[in-house]
Amino acid sequence: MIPLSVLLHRDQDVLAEAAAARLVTRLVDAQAARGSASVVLTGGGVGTAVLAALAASGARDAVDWGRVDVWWGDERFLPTGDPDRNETGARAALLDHVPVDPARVHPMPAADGPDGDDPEAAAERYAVELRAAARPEDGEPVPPFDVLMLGVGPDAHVASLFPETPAVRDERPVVAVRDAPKPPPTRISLTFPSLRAAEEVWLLAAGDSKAEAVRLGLTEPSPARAPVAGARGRLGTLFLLDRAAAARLPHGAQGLAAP
Ligand SMILES: O=C1O[C@H](COP(=O)(O)O)[C@@H](O)[C@H](O)[C@H]1O
Repeated sequence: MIPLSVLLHRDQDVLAEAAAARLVTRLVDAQAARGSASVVLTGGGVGTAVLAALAASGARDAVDWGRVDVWWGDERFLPTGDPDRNETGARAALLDHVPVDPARVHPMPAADGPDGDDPEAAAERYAVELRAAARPEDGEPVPPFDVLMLGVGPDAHVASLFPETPAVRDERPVVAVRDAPKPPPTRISLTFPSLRAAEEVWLLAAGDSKAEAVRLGLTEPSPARAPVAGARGRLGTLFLLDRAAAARLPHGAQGLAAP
């Protein structure tokens, strides 16, 4: 059975610092084992707070940032530099402050990119980029990401996979999302098969508005109804929560209470 763990933290700040420390360890271990590491970033409040905590931590220098491949789980399809793009937030919080190799940073295309205002073509372009980085021996269209982080929406969405939308049933690695219920309406997202190619999936949630989504993530049998329930890693899945987001944990969910 593939391990699933639920870890509780006092509040969002502690959660962000703990996740940042965990990410350093995971990246360093991957680099020691294989020479390089890969991480998939998320947008949203907690995901960006984790990156900011990492940038503020002295431990960040334990990572050889020039040997980290950086990907995104989803993107708001807006022009480059738009403050609502997940890429913009990640660069401001972390990537502008560590010596990443620009060639190993893989933002999803922007609405002013090579495909213009065509999210389907942009999604296909990202799929091609992922395939080029995949390992032929895996037979997967995406690389085996070491860590894939996902924020969790109050409606139980992850990445830009919103409940009962076509993207939750799409088997292509990357899709364009139109008419998203959360603005902006046009997005690009990895799909479930790509999320599940990751070795570890970390679901990040803080605040009482996320408590019901977290409960669904642990109990809902249909990922189409609650996409958070369909995001699972090949080697393990972590729910990294603050106390408020954990307020409706189902009976028996494992939790390690942090001070
Ligand atoms: O729109 C998005 O929302 C989710 C969750 O964001 P949060 O602010 O409620 O934590 C995020 O994970 C996703 O990447 C993003 O595009």
